[in-house]
Amino acid sequence: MISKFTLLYAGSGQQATKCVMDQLLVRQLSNSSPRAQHVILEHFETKEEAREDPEWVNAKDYEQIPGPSSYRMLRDQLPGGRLYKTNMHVLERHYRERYGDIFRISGILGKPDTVFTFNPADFETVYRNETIWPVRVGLESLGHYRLKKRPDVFQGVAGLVTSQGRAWGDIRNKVNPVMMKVQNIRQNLPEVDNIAQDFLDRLDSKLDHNTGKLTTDLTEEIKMWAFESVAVVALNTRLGLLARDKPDPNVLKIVDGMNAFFEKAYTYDVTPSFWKYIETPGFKELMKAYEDVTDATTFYIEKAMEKFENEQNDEARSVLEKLYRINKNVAVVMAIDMLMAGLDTTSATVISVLHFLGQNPEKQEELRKELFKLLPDPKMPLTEENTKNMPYLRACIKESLRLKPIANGNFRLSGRDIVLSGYKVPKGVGVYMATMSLSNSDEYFERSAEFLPERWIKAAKATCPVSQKHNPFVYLPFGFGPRTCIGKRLAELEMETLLVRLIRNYRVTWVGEKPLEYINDLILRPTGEMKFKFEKL
Ligand code: HEM
Repeated sequence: MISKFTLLYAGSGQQATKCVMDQLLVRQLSNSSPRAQHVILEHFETKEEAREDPEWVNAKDYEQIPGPSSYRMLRDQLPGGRLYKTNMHVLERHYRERYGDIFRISGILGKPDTVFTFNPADFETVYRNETIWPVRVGLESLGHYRLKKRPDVFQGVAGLVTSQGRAWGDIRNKVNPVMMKVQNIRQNLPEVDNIAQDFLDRLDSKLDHNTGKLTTDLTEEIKMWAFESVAVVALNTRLGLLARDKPDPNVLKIVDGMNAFFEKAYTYDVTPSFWKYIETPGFKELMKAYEDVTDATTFYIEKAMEKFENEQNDEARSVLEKLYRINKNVAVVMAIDMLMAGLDTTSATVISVLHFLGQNPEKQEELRKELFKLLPDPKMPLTEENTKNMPYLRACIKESLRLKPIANGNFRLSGRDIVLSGYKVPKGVGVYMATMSLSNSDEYFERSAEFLPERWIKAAKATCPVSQKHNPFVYLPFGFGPRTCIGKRLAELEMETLLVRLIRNYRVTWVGEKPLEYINDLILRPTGEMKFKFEKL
């Protein structure tokens, strides 16, 4: 076993590291009786009685769930293996073809066993059995950075994404009333709309009007829009990024840091890794990416705090200000998380929607009809009233998130002993619910490869070419339950506003011979050349 593993690292030039890794691996594998290794119970405070009901008693044993051995999995995923540096979607597909719709990957190197399921009935079982503090293990490297490397900044608060158990519940309880209340978020519509209009002015100035092609990089431009928009809500500050000729160096630092983070965090938080035992150069680069993002975001946060401390408003306006009055440490970490989470998620989705509309001109015309009714004069402001009724726009965003969600699936530790696809799955085992494979399958969505926004519109029943019924657990782009995306309302507000302005004012065409390419690491996001043509109406 040692020699085979050693072979995987041959030529890596990291002999000392390799020996330590070999020893660790051997220790892990020789210790790995499934019962001893597979669960993580430290995040759960409650203990349930052992189940003795017929469903549990008659279920097949956990150990009977098929799947690769720890050794095979490592051999597949470490350098030289067939799944080395692939993404989660390829990995899922590979093992699904080999083992079927439920399989188990053994937990090693401090990770829990993970049961992969492609059965929506299982998704429902997992979510319905969450405790009040659902556990989505992930981004442990971020928690490590915040708690171990920078306690001076984070003061023991690791943030929503990476905290678990009571610590997560404490933050979420403080943040929910601020972020999940529709009114709190929608009150930002006038500013978010101003930003969308500024984006359009900028687009206009960067377009070659003869060819309709943008003279700058659309991805970068959209990221500036996303950052400006999220900052106005998170910090109540206009950063002026869209008025600059050259991007703000701090934002570039965040964008670069986020790119490095997506790439490296996939390696260190998703695939098997030794970082808990030894910090490799790659892991140090990940820590550096966190450091850059933290430095650059705290620069804005400190400025914003200074401003509202000087202004002493009677009523707190921004999310940061509202949270600051509740708890300063939570405010800081949440503002950083919003700036981090609000950049690539919304920009990836907006580009995907534009791509689908650019490939489907008749759908774009249908949307434009709706937008002309809403804004007969393109200069009219967007208001609470005129944005209430935009079913086709909302359906376009939903359909795009069905085809290209930002996450391949969702993850939980099972909150109780549960039965999945006929197998016992003990409390504390990781469960990965592979939603994207299902939302892109004809089994769950008729004509699944087509962009058909009508499938989401009740009123289109008579004319809709496909059934509008679907299993709600197959399509969950923002997750589910108490741990659902906290930025959903903000993301929707931003994306809808920009798309109203863009499609009301421009005809967008995808002129690439091939469809848009995607990179799939920690999230799924567009990459490569943005071959759009924008014609002003
Ligand atoms: C198109 C845009 C977005 C999509 C599709 C999306 C999707 C998701 C998903 C799938 C989750 C996991 C939910 C679960 O486990 O049930 C999540 C969590 C999260 N999202 Fe988003 N997101 C988006 C935008 C945003 C934005 C703009 C923000 C920040 C303002 C944000 C902040 C977060 C945070 C902090 C979490 C962790 C919540 C927790 O663990 O309590 N997201 N998001």
